[in-house]
Amino acid sequence: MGSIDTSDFAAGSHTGKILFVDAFDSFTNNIVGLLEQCLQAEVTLVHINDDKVSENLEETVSHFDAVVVGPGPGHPGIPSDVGFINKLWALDDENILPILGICLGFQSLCLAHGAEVERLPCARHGIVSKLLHNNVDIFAGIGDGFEATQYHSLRVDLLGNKSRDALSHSVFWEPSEACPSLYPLAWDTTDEANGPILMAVRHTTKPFSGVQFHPESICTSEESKQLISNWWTNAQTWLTKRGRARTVHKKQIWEPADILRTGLASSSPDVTPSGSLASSPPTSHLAGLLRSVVEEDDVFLRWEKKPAAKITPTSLIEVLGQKQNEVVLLDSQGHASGNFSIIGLMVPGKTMKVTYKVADKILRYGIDQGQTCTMQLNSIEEVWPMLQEALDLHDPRNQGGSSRASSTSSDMAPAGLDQYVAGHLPVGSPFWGGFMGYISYEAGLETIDVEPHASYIPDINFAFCHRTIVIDHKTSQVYIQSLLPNDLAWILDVGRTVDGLTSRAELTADTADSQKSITDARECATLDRFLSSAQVARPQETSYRDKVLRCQELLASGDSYELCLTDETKISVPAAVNGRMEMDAWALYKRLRSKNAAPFGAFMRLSGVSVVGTSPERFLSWSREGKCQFRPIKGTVKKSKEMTRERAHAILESSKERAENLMIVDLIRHDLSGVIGADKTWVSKLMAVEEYETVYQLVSVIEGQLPVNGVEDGGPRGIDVLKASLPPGSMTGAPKKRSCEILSDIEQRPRGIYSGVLGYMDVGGSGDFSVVIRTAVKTDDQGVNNTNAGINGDPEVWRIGAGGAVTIQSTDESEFQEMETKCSSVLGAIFS
Ligand SMILES: C=C(O[C@@H]1C=C(C(=O)O)C=C[C@H]1O)C(=O)O
Ligand SMILES: NC(=O)CC[C@H](N)C(=O)O
Repeated sequence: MGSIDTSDFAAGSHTGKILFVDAFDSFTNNIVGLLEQCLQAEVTLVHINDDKVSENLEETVSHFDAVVVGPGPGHPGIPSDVGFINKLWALDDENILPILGICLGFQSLCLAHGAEVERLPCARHGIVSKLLHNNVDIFAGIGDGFEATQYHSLRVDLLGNKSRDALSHSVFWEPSEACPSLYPLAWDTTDEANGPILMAVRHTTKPFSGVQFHPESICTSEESKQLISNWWTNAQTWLTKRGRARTVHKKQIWEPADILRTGLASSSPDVTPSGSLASSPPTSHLAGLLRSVVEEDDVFLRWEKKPAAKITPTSLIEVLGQKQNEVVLLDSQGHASGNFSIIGLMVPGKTMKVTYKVADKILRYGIDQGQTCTMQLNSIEEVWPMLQEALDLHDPRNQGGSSRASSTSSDMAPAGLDQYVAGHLPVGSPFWGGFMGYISYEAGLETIDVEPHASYIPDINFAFCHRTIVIDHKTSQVYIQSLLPNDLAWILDVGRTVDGLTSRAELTADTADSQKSITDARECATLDRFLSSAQVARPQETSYRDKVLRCQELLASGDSYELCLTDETKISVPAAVNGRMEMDAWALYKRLRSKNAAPFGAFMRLSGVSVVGTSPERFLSWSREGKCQFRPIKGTVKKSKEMTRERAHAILESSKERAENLMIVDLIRHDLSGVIGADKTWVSKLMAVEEYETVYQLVSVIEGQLPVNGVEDGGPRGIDVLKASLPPGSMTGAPKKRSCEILSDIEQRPRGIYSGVLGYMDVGGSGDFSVVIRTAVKTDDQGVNNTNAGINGDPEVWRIGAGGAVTIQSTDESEFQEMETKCSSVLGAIFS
């Protein structure tokens, strides 16, 4: 048995230990952060289905001072939705301890003490309202203006009379006959349709309290910190009075299934921190093979910076003769808010391509045309450390081997141009080389343990690009960069090409330009010939609207707070027109970017997949200094003559649109703070209206700071944030896991690259990924009925996913229109 912890609360020397019971919610880490910040408590997280904890509940809680039972999807009366929570309310006198229930936890507390839990006439998801409270207990000292965010479909009825009309519920402050042990502490009386809704209770004799609202939400008043402190003070008073102290075991007999901060826990990969990599052998074959391409002890970045007014990344790819090759282009498409465009080029015999498929868990990698290595993995979790290690091994700042001068001797710069030599790195360039490509939606599903629909595409598809070109549109500079030895000739060559393009852009009546427009016109005509006989299969209105209603039924039952429903449009293009075997993906891309410019445009042709995209949405970026940024978009209004900017603002500032956005902001705060901690996570922009080519959108910005010495300390890195945040919250809804399960059931198809993320991970430690939306995708292997498209006379198929967040306030008609608007932003541009 354990010994007794003799530390004294009153003396203030005690670090409280709190057990957090998570019902698979997507706001959990925000609550944990709030507890840690307000109480300086140590919080341990367990899931509701943890058998070990459930079977040893008394023993488990004896190690803690208090328990917090969190929110979650479902109904407190359904055993699988609450797991062992019910057992907590039944703890006997000897084992009882203070417990705070939040939302589902609150409902469960009330249900266990005689209340009814029923559906609200109108569910409240992401709704912020002023509460009525009588200033006592956990509300002591809290002002009248206290506002709280609600995410619930169900409500507690303390009168216990199901036949009572919802509108006749009344506000009262004494226990009811049906629930004599529950004191009501707060109500929401702002909603006419629902009538008064109970918002908080305290048990009359046991140390149990609960709140229906979410104290941790970004839109709940700051005073919720006071509420948490009040609860803790009450808990401490109770513990002291009882003389209860937690048991201290040398070794606990149970292990929590999931330690808090999964990112931190799992970010101790087998990878040596980059600081010492230069001298230690690679741990993965992938990283070792890739590193062997650079036949030097140290990796150097050779680079040149040139003025490059007016050149576009597409014209650069064309003059470099790369438009029909495998290539990755991250293109800010001249959009006002796009700063950089990045080109990643393939080098025969040097470029490594890496793919992973969720269906078979096989990792494939190889150097260009060379032999492909295959590796059977147990899970996608094994991929990330290999990628990170490969990046670290190419960090040009890690100089552990021979001296710089000797290793560059074969590649010395012309006199006066010392930027070719490694010592000076181009800090203004966000990408020095590394992995470029995408991670599919299904890959994201694997990370959260949701069964995906079988898909035929590579779910991870990256190339390690040694040769890269970065255009800084704000300063009109271009960086030409290579991580390969002896590559100066290539840099100089591209430099001359850039000079040529720049001067050509300045001479309007240049013959080469008119030659170019003739080529463009020809390309366009061929594209139109393909497209004129293409067949477009769009989602059927009745079936889509029916799916919206199915989503809303699950929102009303409490299984989700928001569901991002999507569907797919297929364009089947006949094989072979005028002797051409395939529609020209490059020409298609150029048309799309010119008609629907967006800051996260992308063209990618890699490992049998073609992507042409105009995404407006950043998923996640992280800088070399460790600053992370998410930019979720939620809330969309179509532009039209009638839709003035003022009207669009008014719509986007409505409670429906704000609720949609708020849920995703809270969800992303949870994703990010789960890795780096809530104290390092903040919201820098909350619901701003941004204007795009065909739509207005509501955008928020969530930021955070990775530990500065993360690499040395084995702390979390950008890739840890990335993998912990998949699939993107703006494409799932909340809570993420249950919502993805529901969507998979309703959508009945893999989403593929759509709803995934696309971008780069840099050898210097930065990264930037967009959400793959407003994008058309084609794969060479299109599934059983569609292999070798375009070759055996089968049509080639381009897919465009589109959808939108369904909330309880949505209408099926307007959701269908929203999906159509988004799809048309791509389709309309292609067929223009
Ligand atoms: C689902 C799509 O977009 C997502 C949904 C949005 C919304 O519901 O308003 C906005 C941007 C994206 O996060 C899409 O473009 O297909
Ligand atoms: N946020 C929550 O915990 C929600 C609880 C419950 N599923 C409801 O919808 O009412």
